[in-house]
Amino acid sequence: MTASQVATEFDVIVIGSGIGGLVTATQLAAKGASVLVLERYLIPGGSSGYFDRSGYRFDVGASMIFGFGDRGTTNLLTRALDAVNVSIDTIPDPVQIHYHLPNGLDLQVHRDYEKFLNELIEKFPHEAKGVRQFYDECWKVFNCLNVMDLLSLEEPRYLTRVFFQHPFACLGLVKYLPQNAGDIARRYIRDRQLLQFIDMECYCWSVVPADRTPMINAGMVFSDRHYGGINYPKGGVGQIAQTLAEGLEKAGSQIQYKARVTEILTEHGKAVGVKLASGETYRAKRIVSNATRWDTFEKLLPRDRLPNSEKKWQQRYQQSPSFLSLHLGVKADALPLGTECHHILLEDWDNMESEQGTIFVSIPTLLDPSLAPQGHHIIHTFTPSWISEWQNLTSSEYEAKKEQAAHRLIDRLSQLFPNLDQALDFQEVGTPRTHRRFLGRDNGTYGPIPSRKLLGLLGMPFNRTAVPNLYCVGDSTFPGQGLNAVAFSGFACAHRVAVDLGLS
Ligand SMILES: NC(=O)c1ccc[n+]([C@@H]2O[C@H](COP(=O)([O-])OP(=O)(O)OC[C@H]3O[C@@H](n4cnc5c(N)ncnc54)[C@H](O)[C@@H]3O)[C@@H](O)[C@H]2O)c1
Ligand SMILES: CC(C)=CCC/C(C)=C/C=C/C(C)=C/C=C/C(C)=C/C=C/C=C(C)/C=C/C=C(C)/C=C/C=C(\C)CCC=C(C)C
Repeated sequence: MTASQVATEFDVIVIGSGIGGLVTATQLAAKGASVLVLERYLIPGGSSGYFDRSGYRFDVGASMIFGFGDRGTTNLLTRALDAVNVSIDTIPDPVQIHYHLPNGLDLQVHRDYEKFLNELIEKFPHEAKGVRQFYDECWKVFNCLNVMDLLSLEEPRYLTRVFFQHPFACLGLVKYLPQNAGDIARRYIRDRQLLQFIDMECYCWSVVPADRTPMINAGMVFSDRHYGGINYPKGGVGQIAQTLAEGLEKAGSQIQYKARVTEILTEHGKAVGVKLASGETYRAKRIVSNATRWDTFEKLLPRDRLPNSEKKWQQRYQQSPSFLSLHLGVKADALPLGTECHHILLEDWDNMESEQGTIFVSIPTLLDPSLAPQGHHIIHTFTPSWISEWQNLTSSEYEAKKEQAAHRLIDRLSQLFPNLDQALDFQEVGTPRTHRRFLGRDNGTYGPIPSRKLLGLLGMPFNRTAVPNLYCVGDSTFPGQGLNAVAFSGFACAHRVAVDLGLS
């Protein structure tokens, strides 16, 4: 769709087509709103996009997908697709993560809960009771969430309805909202190495240790992996956004690519439209930003008018590091027999949170071989890295630094894949600068993390903002990072906007 074919007044404009933006847009389109999604890049998806190189289809970021189950209410990706009458085939992953941790701590998180607990208890027999108590308490959170409709907590009539339908589940959630997983773990567990393992169980998706990871989010992650399971979309993660975008158009709304919003237009302090890099402007009754809160309030609105609520949020939350990503195409014999899809590798506990400390590995071709040429696999490996490491370099220094970093990663990975360096067929390195450039995320950040220990999720803002008619969606809104989490933020945002527009 070209700009000239687009009507210029909409019910809702969504800036950005990450999963948060697309879920908001499709939910609103399904309720009859006219929605325009504006995406700066060539395809939808943001962090859950893809790129093709030399016969390989690489996922940009997200690869371990929660929320694709077929029962309960927490399967928000399945539900988002359903709402616009589209669906995706998925491939179940029998193991969520194979951990390779210091002091030879090697274990797998099986899809089967008891199998996982037994493997963990075998390593820490003296903590058998505590292990079970901690993970069982995570199920309590999940079971509360998984019975109720998940919509906007900023909508009093919904809260009243859900409270009368599920009073005990609501009270359970109210109890857990201000808590962090580390406090609950320490209530049951004493062993230092086991607590370090639980820190890693949190760090590998929340990018902070357990005492700064909200218990609600830990409950979702540590239970859904055994309930709905981890399921990989056939054809790659990019299929989720592509299919949602198709559903959006089928429902009568529109998405425009290469459409970078440079300004949110306001009149009398209210958001009324957007201006694109091309100079075009569009108006709408409501504007939703899927850009991060830092980008929304410091780049798309005048930085010197940062609302007080955003200043406070910026004190409570800071930017997490970005990632250094190494996308490899390898000959199939690089992988020992029985290799699992996702791995975490760390050699020294002191380095868990360090620059390029923990290594994440994803090999999606073990689940969907169609993503690589026959006889080959994809190894996508990434490790946290700050943008400051990659600035103020000449282009030859930058290229050399990327080459060295790739070499170091391959060297460390040879602990898992001894023949890796002889099996390489393709290699591409992405740095925090790459993430900033292609995803439009300030400093390439993975998302917000608490700048100090906070009360669980209580400090995380919902979708409405201090600017009337402007909403935020995505990982800098409640409940934070994760595709299923941003899908929730999309459901909640669309619900609040629909009520404000008189649509539901
Ligand atoms: N499961 C995993 O393995 C994994 C890995 C990495 C990331 N993730 C998750 O992916 C989630 C990201 O989802 P999200 O929806 O919050 O955001 P996103 O960053 O994925 O999407 C934002 C979109 O907005 C677009 N955009 C930004 N500024 C724009 C502008 N000015 N004009 C037009 N378009 C603009 C970007 O191009 C992008 O497509 C994160 O929560 C993260 O946790 C998951
Ligand atoms: C009424 C009354 C009284 C009350 C009320 C209360 C209530 C109702 C409440 C409610 C609440 C809610 C709804 C909540 C919700 C929540 C949610 C949904 C959450 C979610 C979450 C999710 C998550 C967090 C997820 C995540 C994930 C992730 C991040 C992932 C990642 C991954 C990666 C990075 C990868 C890794 C690895 C390798 C490769 C190895």
